[in-house]
Amino acid sequence: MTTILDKILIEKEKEVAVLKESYQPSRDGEQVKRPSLYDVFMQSDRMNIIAEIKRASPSKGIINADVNPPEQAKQYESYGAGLISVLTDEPFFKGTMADLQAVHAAVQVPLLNKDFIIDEIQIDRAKDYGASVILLIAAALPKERLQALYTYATERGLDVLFEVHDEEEMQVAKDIGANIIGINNRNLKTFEVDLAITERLAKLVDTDKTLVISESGFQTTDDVERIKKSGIRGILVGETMMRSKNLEQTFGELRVSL
Ligand SMILES: O=C(O)c1ccccc1NCC(=O)[C@H](O)[C@H](O)COP(=O)(O)O
Repeated sequence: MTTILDKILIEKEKEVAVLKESYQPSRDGEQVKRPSLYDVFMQSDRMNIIAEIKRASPSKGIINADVNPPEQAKQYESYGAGLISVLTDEPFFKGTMADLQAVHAAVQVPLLNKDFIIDEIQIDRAKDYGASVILLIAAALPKERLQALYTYATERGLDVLFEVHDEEEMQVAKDIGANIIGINNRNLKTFEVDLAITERLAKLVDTDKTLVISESGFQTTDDVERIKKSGIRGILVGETMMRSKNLEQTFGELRVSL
């Protein structure tokens, strides 16, 4: 069966081929010193929120077509987001790299370039456009490529959010030495979201040493209180942020004490 991830990855291969012809990564080599995401999130006494800019998704279609990314990001920053995730995939999520650039110009908070990274050139571009964190999805690539991209990113001063969906992928994350692991509660084949995935997989990690983030499906304080018991120190929230009519209240409900 062809999954949505398979379809996305086919598009990414085309995108990377074009990028290699047209994009010249910046060679200034300047490394911006930022506080380490790991240190900040591990030391916080409140649930760390990764607030996402997400116009649309394969599972929900259009979520918020009218969003103004820099304005949305300013609100996220003012209500205490620890990291802002900018979805830059165009065909499936209606994001753009220009969104990331505009958000970078608008806020000081660290930025995650949320995309489907399969090649070093996307890492160079993420850095050039202002990201300090990139996403690697275990299900997207063989272990050797994941290791190579992980090393490439960390050597360039970027943090890596290493995303897993099951036990086998969690083992890959550990073998690679990922210190920030995202457990995605969304099944990419059925789109079903189940917080029990975080509860199951978090048991396989020493959460005192590894920063574990739970991704997808957060709506209420009860959701956060539930997964906090698994040693989770951060949550990635897209749709709930994008549909919120009162972001101050939404942040207040999700930023529970740890
Ligand atoms: O959101 C989707 O439909 C989706 C489909 C296929 C691959 C990835 C997908 N989402 C990416 C994400 O990981 C979420 O945007 C993120 O975790 C936030 O989820 P939510 O709070 O449920 O919007």
